[in-house]
Amino acid sequence: MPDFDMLVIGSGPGGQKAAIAAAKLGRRVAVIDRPDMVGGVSIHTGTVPSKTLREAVLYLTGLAQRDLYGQSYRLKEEITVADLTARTRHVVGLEVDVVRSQLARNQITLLAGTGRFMDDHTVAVRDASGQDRLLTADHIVIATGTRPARPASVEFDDRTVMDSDSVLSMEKVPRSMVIVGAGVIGMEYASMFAALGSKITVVEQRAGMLDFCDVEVVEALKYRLRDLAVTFRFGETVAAVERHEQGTLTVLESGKKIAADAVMYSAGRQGLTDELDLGKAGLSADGRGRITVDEHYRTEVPHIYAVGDVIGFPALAATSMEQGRAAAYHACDEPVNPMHHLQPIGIYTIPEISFIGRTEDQLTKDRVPFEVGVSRYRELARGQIVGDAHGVLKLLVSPEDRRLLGVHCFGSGATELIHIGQAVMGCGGTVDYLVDAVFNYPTLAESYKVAALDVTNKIREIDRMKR
Ligand SMILES: Cc1cc2nc3c(=O)[nH]c(=O)nc-3n(C[C@H](O)[C@H](O)[C@H](O)COP(=O)(O)OP(=O)(O)OC[C@H]3O[C@@H](n4cnc5c(N)ncnc54)[C@H](O)[C@@H]3O)c2cc1C
Ligand SMILES: NC(=O)c1ccc[n+]([C@@H]2O[C@H](COP(=O)([O-])OP(=O)(O)OC[C@H]3O[C@@H](n4cnc5c(N)ncnc54)[C@H](O)[C@@H]3O)[C@@H](O)[C@H]2O)c1
Repeated sequence: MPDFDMLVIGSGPGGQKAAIAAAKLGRRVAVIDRPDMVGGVSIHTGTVPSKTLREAVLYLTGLAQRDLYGQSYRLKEEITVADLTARTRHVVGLEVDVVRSQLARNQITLLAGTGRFMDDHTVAVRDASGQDRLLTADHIVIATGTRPARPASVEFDDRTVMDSDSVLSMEKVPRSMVIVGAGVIGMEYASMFAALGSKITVVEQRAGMLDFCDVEVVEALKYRLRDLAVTFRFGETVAAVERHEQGTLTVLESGKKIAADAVMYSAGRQGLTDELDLGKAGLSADGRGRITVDEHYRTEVPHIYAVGDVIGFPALAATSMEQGRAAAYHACDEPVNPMHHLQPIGIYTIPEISFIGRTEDQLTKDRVPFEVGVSRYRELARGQIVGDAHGVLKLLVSPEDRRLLGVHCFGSGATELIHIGQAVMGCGGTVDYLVDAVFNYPTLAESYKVAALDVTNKIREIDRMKR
């Protein structure tokens, strides 16, 4: 008899939910992780600390209140790293406790150490003293996540040349900073440091950024960030980063040089598979350390599953959790629906971005006709009350069957508001539901009704022409 029915390697969102799902079905489950990493990248260096830092930045800088109290409004004049990290440490500590307690009350064994395969049913767990313990299981779930990719040519000192892990333990808020890579991580940190008053330069090798988002929303974000003294260098690649006594010098392939107190790399991530001895289980990873799976999250070895960032796109805490649950149900022969095709995207820039469904560009490319309805926060009572004059909600609606094709939101509460659109779309509702519904007043949610009226007015005008 094997030691466990299921062994999970990695305690991030994917691993946690796989373990709990299997335990709820009465299976004997163990989760392996390093003692200082319980909760995964998500809790220690990714989602949770970065979103907590964002809240601390917004609160202490008073940025979100400046439309109401004036452009010089600040809660605290000199914001130190200690001010910022106090809140992060507090929240991370609480979240680790929640994970530990959830695992314990579901009778899941938490094993401290690093796991690696000995064969396709056996994992060796090496503890801090270097001792190995061999464990066997019917099913194994790999949920080992990723680490920041570090180009070999760049010397990281984690003080002036950092990645998104080491930026969390920086000694002081830099006066100036170069951010390499305008992906989601890069733009979230660019927003936070710009809000703190750092002079930011973003270097991105592609011609633009966040190209999966609505074009108008990305334009609006760029405008807002430029207003906070962010410089964008698109179509530029970093050739070298030099460390000097006075700071850093980033040299671009075009020959430009950028002097700054610090540099942060956010140029992609690498799957954490190199320590797993995958070959011993009959598995392999690609050049970026990712493992290939089928629609049930099964690897090439059918009783070994892989979930979360280690399988690549979309690499979100939100999707990783769902993949973990689905993998465990499949392994335990429990019926499970395939993941819903509608998945929200939330980007915690300042202001935040969120969307569901398709963009205008995608619909145009797919030759799907659509009409647009817009609501601006400055015309909502709640928008005025919270001091957000720039927020906007946009509905993309089919003039043929009046169903929602996409919802795009930019501004306060966007990542929460989007779920109203998700529910309507997921349940196959039409824009008429939003026209007829009564919303609490004054709320930002009312923007759905305003945008729905706007789009139906436009559709009516077109229909009238046809008569
Ligand atoms: C800065 C940043 C911000 C982010 N913000 C968001 C956000 O706002 N929203 C969102 O949805 N997603 C966000 N993400 C992505 C999110 O954090 C990841 O998608 C999520 O953490 C992936 O979960 P996972 O289950 O793959 O495991 P991870 O959270 O990556 O954790 C993997 C765990 O496996 C452990 N492990 C690795 N190898 C071994 C081994 N050999 N033995 C034992 N244990 C091992 C590691 O120690 C780690 O604890 C962000 C990521 C970053 C970096
Ligand atoms: N809110 C969220 O949901 C959230 C937040 C943060 C991170 N994440 C996830 O974390 C993952 C990693 O994010 P990321 O931003 O690090 O990676 P990414 O791959 O999305 O972006 C990296 C960017 O860096 C650019 N780049 C790479 N090398 C460069 C160079 N030498 N010079 C200039 N530009 C260069 C790339 O062109 C790319 O645009 C993503 O999957 C993301 O979805 C999600």
